[in-house]
Amino acid sequence: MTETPQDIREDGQRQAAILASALPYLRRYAGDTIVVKYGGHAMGVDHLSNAFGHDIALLKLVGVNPIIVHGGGPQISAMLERLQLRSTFIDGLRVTDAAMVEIIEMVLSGSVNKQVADLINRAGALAVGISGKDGGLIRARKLTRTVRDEDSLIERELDLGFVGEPSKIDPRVLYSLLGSGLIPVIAPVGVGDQGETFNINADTAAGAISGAVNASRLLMLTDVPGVLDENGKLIPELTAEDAQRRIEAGQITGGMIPKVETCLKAVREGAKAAVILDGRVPHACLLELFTKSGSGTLIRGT
Ligand SMILES: Nc1ncnc2c1ncn2[C@@H]1O[C@H](COP(=O)(O)OP(=O)(O)O)[C@@H](O)[C@H]1O
Ligand SMILES: CC(=O)N[C@@H](CCC(=O)OP(=O)(O)O)C(=O)O
Repeated sequence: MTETPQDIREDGQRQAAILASALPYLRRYAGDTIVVKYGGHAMGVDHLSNAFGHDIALLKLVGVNPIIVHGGGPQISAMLERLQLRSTFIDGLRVTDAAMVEIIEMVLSGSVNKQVADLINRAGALAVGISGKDGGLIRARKLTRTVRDEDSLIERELDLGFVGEPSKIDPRVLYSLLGSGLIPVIAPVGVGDQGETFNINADTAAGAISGAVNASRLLMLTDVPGVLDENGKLIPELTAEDAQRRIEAGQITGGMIPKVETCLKAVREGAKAAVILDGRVPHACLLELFTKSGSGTLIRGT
């Protein structure tokens, strides 16, 4: 069916009404810093990754300062498989030996980092890809994990190799890029006191960065609508006490535990709020920030 001039006029009026209704939200976030964690799973889906690039470019155009921290778990796994290296996970963290950390750095700060920057650049903004090593952004230390044997109750330490956690964030390089109108795109790799390279979980890196820059929002894009209750219903807002209770009750499990804990830590360390939201929904970032139907689970600072 061909469009009539009236169809075109009505369509234009609808679009203008949508733009006008976003005004209070645009005003609310103008000048704010928003950290977005963009996971490796979402990158493989073309229409979602293009929509993501457009959302970030649009945020920048309307005066928000987006900072992107990306993952790349599936991309790392694919490369390790091609090289016939097997990786194992403990509590969602990839046990990383010396040979692997070199490859992981190549994948994260090489191909994945440039792909994410390119998505945004193609949408008309200017993104610059860096890793946590650049400008001394992420100083890291070895992460340790202890497990308690169920029978003997004896605790033992697990060696995750070159898996790190941020010990210090120096955000100067971010301010410098933001000050020049650029969008930082960060690969979650950090440097240790002895110059070692550490593989850092991307959620953890995003949480630490959002705290250090006092982000007004940390948006954690994932593959579920947010934190779900025992009936699979979305929990719109979660407090620290509630989160703790649900973790202890085994209602929040697996990869959602470190995600929720990262959000709680981020708001303790300076982020104003964190949201866990569904990255499978096209334009998830715009929906969250600029519409009434803000989705996902909100975790507020006190
Ligand atoms: N209460 C919960 N609400 C939502 N997801 C949960 C919950 N408990 C466990 N999960 C699991 O956590 C997963 C998200 O964590 P993860 O797989 O690490 O995400 P990502 O790869 O996006 O970082 C969900 O796909 C789901 O399987
Ligand atoms: C220590 C650790 O597990 N690091 C992650 C880093 C990438 C990541 O976190 O990617 P996603 O966000 O796509 O899962 C890894 O090696 O897979």
